[in-house]
Amino acid sequence: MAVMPFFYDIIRTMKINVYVETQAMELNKPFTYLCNEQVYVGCRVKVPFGYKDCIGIVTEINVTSSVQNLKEVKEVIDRTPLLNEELMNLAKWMSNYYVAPLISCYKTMLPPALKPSSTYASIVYESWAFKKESQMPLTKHQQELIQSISFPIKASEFRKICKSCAKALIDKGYVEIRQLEKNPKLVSSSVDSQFSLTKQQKDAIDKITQSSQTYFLLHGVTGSGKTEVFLQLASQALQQGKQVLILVPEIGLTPMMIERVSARFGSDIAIYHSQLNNQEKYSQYKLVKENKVKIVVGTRSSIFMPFSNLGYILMDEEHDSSYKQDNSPRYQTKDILIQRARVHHCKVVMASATPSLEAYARAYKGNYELVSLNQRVNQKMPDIHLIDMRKEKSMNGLSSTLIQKIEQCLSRKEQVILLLNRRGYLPVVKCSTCNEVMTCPDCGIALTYHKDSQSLICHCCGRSFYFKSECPKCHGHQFYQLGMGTEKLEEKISELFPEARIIRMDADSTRKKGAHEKILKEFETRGDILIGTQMVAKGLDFARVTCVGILQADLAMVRNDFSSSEIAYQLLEQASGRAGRSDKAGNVYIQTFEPDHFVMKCVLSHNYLSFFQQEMKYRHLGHYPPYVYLCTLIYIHKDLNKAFEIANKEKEFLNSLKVLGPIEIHSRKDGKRVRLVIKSNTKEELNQKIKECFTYHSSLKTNVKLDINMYPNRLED
Ligand SMILES: Nc1ncnc2c1ncn2[C@@H]1O[C@H](COP(=O)(O)OP(=O)(O)OP(=O)(O)O)[C@@H](O)[C@H]1O
Ligand SMILES: [Zn+2]
Repeated sequence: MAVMPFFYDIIRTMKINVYVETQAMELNKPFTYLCNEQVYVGCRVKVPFGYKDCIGIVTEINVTSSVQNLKEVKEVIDRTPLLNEELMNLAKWMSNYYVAPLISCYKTMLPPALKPSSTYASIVYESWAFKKESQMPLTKHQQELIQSISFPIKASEFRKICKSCAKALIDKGYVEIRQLEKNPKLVSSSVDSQFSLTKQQKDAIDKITQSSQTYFLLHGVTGSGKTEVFLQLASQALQQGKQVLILVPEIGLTPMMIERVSARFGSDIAIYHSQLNNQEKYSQYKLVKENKVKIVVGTRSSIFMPFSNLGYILMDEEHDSSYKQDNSPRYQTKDILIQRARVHHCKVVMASATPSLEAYARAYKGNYELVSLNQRVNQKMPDIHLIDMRKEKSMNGLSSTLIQKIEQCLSRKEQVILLLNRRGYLPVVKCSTCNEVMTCPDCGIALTYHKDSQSLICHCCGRSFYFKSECPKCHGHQFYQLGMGTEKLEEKISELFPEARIIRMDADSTRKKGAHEKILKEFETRGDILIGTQMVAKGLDFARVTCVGILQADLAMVRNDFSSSEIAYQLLEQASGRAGRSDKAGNVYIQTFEPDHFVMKCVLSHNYLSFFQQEMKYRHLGHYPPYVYLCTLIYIHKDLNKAFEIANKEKEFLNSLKVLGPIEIHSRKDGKRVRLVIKSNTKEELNQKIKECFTYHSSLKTNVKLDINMYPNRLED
């Protein structure tokens, strides 16, 4: 039941517009209701919708409507707006820009506990004991007790001290129990390292602070001390009383950045990433909303934090693909931060050793100011060695050169990182009796065998099956041992180096909360060899790592996508960058079947510019971003022909643009999938036409689902 304010009688009934959370895409429009309670734009309300009650967000108040018999709002859930004017406008902009339902944008922007359909029920409270004044007489023991406790204290702890005294103190009015929202502490303090800035770091900071530009691309080679530049800029903003947002890619990198930021700024920070539970997210969100912290370190969704006065947005590893959300609204963090920077008049610094082509192209054109750090702080760049696997003797996918280099590194008591960007044990399970390949019934792609969990897992949809080591077709028990993933590599390496302490870091070993942090700590303090997927290529800064080995380096380049070279270059250069970051020089061994590929050549010489120039030529020739704007439309239906039929119809509708396809791509649980790729020379034209196509699609009243992805970085397969 809603609590009516006591000035109820002076509030007149008004008409308000509400966006309701529903599944139906066509319902991307507001509904008008009558409301006779105090309500603001940005509050949640409970309204009757169809045969049931739904939660919605108020987008307008005091509207006029000629509709008769409007329904009444059942409950105003929030007393104050959840989203302020800036964020309400941002949601509208997103909905328009990404052609996504407005309600989905609100949902994306809010922490789970506040999402439109959730209510306060998901917020966890805890009891705290507070001290109060009272005149009631106390026993000596009670008096001593009350003086010995530092209030406020958790009620459970208070009661633990002395159960009967606790009750007496409450009864006599000296202590009051209050319910507070649980406020988990997420930041543990560590020691800050102080050093004087290098000349390049100083120049970079001066350039950024003195320039009148808003956007900066900080292109610094791996280990050039970009983080320190961030911390210095943050510190300047804090001195001016402003807030700072530090964006990091999804999870892997978060613990190291959090540690460095909290070492410098103490507890003045909020943290926001996907491994927090709903209560933790909510409490961090509130810290920002109530202006209790000045710095936020977080992954992409922290771009929606309710800041009031941003001084800097600092984006680390600008090129990372986790900055793009891969479900609707498929937003790109960079687009959003531009919107926010405009409102807050703050500067934006995007940093990377391997900038995305698109960002570097903008810097090239002068849209972003380019700031470079072309030297490492402590060392020269690591030496790269390409191992030609066509010529080299290898065992279980490991070349004899690499094995020997690992051995030498370990004997010097230094550390090794091995990158193999494929998790699981066997990537393909094929029966050696009948040649049957185990495939996902939903997606049709080969299942990966995971030995740890004795299961076959689909890396496309995540479905998993218990594996009895028996072929479902011929009941054979022999399987080919083709290829390998990180689990198998771990096994083989521990056979080769039984004395070494080996640690594995991939999506499977980091599922549990806090696992990244634990693994990285363990490696730093006790580990010899860290084996992992692309996670180990990101941001790690360990002084004793002098040898990096990259297995199956060609994996990334065989993807059938316009951006595969870019992704391959980034992965290889980033992984290489983990070697030799402190007083000892680093060496990197890359196992490849294509040592002459231009990506390999550029990594060999750490020549980003050369990579950029060559790759831009290909993009130009193939009419791909950043030369054109892309959108993909995916049509989903159980019946492939039906999906093709609608895709072809809409292709005709889009005939003023360049359209590739339709082609069938991997199916998913919800059906077969057919894709169109749309290209345009201007964003405006593309956006307009896709919106029209969306409306046209709705008018077809088909049950073929349409999934729109505006401006993707890569094509989904
Ligand atoms: N001025 C300095 N003097 C001494 N050491 C420094 C200085 N600045 C940074 N460092 C140290 O150098 C190392 C590399 O810095 P940092 O991790 O910031 O590099 P980065 O540019 O972010 O690299 P990457 O792109 O590979 O993540 C860190 O251990 C950092 O503490
Ligand atoms: Zn699947």
